[in-house]
Amino acid sequence: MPVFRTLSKVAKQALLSTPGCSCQPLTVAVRNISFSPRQVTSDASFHSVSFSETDHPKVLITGGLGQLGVGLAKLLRKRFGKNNVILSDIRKPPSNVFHSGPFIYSDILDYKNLREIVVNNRITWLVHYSALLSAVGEANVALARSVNINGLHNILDIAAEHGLRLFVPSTIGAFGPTSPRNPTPDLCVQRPRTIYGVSKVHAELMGEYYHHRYGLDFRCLRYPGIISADSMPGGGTTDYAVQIFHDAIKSGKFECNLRPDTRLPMMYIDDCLRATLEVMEAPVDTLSMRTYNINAMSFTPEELAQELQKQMPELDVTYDVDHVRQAIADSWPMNFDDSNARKDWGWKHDYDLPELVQTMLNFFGAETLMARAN
Ligand SMILES: NC(=O)c1ccc[n+]([C@@H]2O[C@H](COP(=O)([O-])OP(=O)(O)OC[C@H]3O[C@@H](n4cnc5c(N)ncnc54)[C@H](O)[C@@H]3O)[C@@H](O)[C@H]2O)c1
Ligand SMILES: C[C@@H](O)[C@H](N)C(=O)O
Repeated sequence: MPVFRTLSKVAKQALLSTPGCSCQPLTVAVRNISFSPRQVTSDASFHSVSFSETDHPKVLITGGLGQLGVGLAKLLRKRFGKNNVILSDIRKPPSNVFHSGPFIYSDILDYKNLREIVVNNRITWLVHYSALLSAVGEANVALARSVNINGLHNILDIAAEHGLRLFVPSTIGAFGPTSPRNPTPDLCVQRPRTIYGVSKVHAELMGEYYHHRYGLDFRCLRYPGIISADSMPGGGTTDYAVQIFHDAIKSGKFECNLRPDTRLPMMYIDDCLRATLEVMEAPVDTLSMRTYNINAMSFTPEELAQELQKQMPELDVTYDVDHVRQAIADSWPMNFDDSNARKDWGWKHDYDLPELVQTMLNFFGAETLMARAN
């Protein structure tokens, strides 16, 4: 493989050019010469562009048209300026997204295209959101394996070659039935039973490996199920907790595909996006780890329905269990221990269940009023 041929050649040269260092570990030699895994000699001089500390980062978000990307772009653009944050995806953006800031086509399976985007736009931060989530992953394992694993390899190599700060989200789905589930700490057995979970454990381990081996500034948060009002989830096991609001407002009825007592960690999108910005901005010396659990609340479908029924007493919730999703949920954490994130870089959530429900209902209430007014 070219990567490893180049690696051994560069490492050999580094060892030979340092007198009396035959006992030096390979990793140190490699990191000291800023080697990157797919680097080709003819390109070497292009990889050393340095940015002053005061420059805003230039951010690329992959898979940016999913549930989380558009909101993250909005937050980062507010902080770093509209033109410093590029959204990308393989889908056609809706016109409001297209007109709200830079958008570019990027297929993460196309290494050269990705590299060209990073070079031409002088990208310094990469937020890698492209993925197939848990339920759609089980329905198309080959595609999930390709996007979530091969795609990640392209991202890691490009980030290492160009000295990028890289954020890759992981998930509660990176744990499995043999993990402690209540609570689930950062470090414990991880034997997920979905291709999604397996690919996320792979991403955590590969990112940490590239950090130790090549000095890649890899940062990773394990998100709980994320709840948002203005963007729809892309085929996960926690989707019911978003769908219930849409159906409650539209029809006053909701049929849940998980059992009423299925407890899962959840978070409102604003907390999730703020955590992502905070960990990306955290000084290196505050990060005792590179992969952190983050959490806000844990609830069951029944508890969520009861909280909604406080404001919509007529809401009718029934249950028709989807066995694939239920099996996945039954293998995931019930409560997430995020004490390391709170201790190291000051993570603190703002939304508990009552605030979440109120915020979601306010959003839909405002939308309904606007629709009536038009
Ligand atoms: N939403 C959640 O509840 C949640 C929870 C934990 C972790 N995460 C993680 O956060 C990230 C973003 O999640 P999301 O909910 O926005 O996902 P999503 O499914 O809504 O969006 C994923 C996006 O990836 C894009 N994509 C697919 N194949 C691609 C390819 N070959 N090249 C480029 N883009 C491609 C899709 O078009 C889609 O827009 C994912 O990595 C996910 O695993 C999400
Ligand atoms: C939890 C998360 O990774 C995603 N919402 C899913 O259910 O697949």
